[in-house]
Amino acid sequence: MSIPKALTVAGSDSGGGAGIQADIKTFQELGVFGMSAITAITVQNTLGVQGVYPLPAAAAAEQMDAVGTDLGVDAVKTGMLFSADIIEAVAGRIADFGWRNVVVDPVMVAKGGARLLQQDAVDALKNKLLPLAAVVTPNIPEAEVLAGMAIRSMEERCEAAYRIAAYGPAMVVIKGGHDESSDKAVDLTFDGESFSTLEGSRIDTRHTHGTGCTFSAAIAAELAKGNPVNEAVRTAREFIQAAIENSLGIGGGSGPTNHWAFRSQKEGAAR
Ligand SMILES: Nc1ncnc2c1ncn2[C@@H]1O[C@H](COP(=O)(O)OP(=O)(O)OP(=O)(O)O)[C@@H](O)[C@H]1O
Ligand SMILES: Cc1ncc(CO)c(N)n1
Repeated sequence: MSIPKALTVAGSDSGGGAGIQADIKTFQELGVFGMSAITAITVQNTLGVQGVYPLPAAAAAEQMDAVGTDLGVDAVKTGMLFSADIIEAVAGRIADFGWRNVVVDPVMVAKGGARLLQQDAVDALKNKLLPLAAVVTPNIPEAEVLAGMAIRSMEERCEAAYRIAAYGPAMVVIKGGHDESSDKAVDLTFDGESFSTLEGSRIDTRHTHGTGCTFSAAIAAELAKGNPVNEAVRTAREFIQAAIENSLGIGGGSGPTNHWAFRSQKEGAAR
């Protein structure tokens, strides 16, 4: 039996709800062997980010080499990359290994406002990493930065997706978690030809820490299993909906989602 394997290239969240920790949990829940290349250590809990300790770019590149030359990588996702140097090293390795199932979550700012990407790294993200992406998953503020425009409506979201697609990713997903104007959470997808939406009911909760990390990790896990990109995004949407609906209510602030809820629901339905 061939074992699907996914690699996350991202930052560590000591609180366990976002970053590397969310990614590995998500891979495991979806039946995929998880591996990591850590780019930065964050000091973080549900109350916010108290510290950021980036690693040298070589550390990310060498971890990717170690994993890529030995275990093999069926899909890779990137999260917090912090600097232009790290982005260039990571993009270089993805290109050298020829990895195709690449999910780029263009993490810029944590929900509490702490910067997880230096301002001068945005050009490297757009020009070095996006051309290698099968899927890029900005939230609305990240899409505004990548597209260089304000997003106040679904029409503007479509225009932003069109502009982001011009950097080369095969699919753009602009997530709707930040658009509180509707009782639905609506994610927009654009594959270079057509637009589509994925919807879930909007859950009234503050426990949404790491939703973006979890969503993109679920896409990568599904791609690692060989599923087509449309299906991968649909499953990821169901995974994050279950995780938010059944959030754990731990910590004093914006708590983590429930990474095992999707599997529990499936197992319950099968019984
Ligand atoms: N309150 C909510 N109810 C239902 N779905 C939500 C809610 N908030 C976010 N989502 C979904 O979660 C996924 C992540 O979206 P979001 O816009 O929150 O990402 P993000 O801001 O990058 O997250 P983070 O920065 O915490 O990692 C999307 O599929 C979105 O629709
Ligand atoms: C390490 C890390 N990556 C990404 C995010 C965005 O949710 C976060 N809060 N922390």
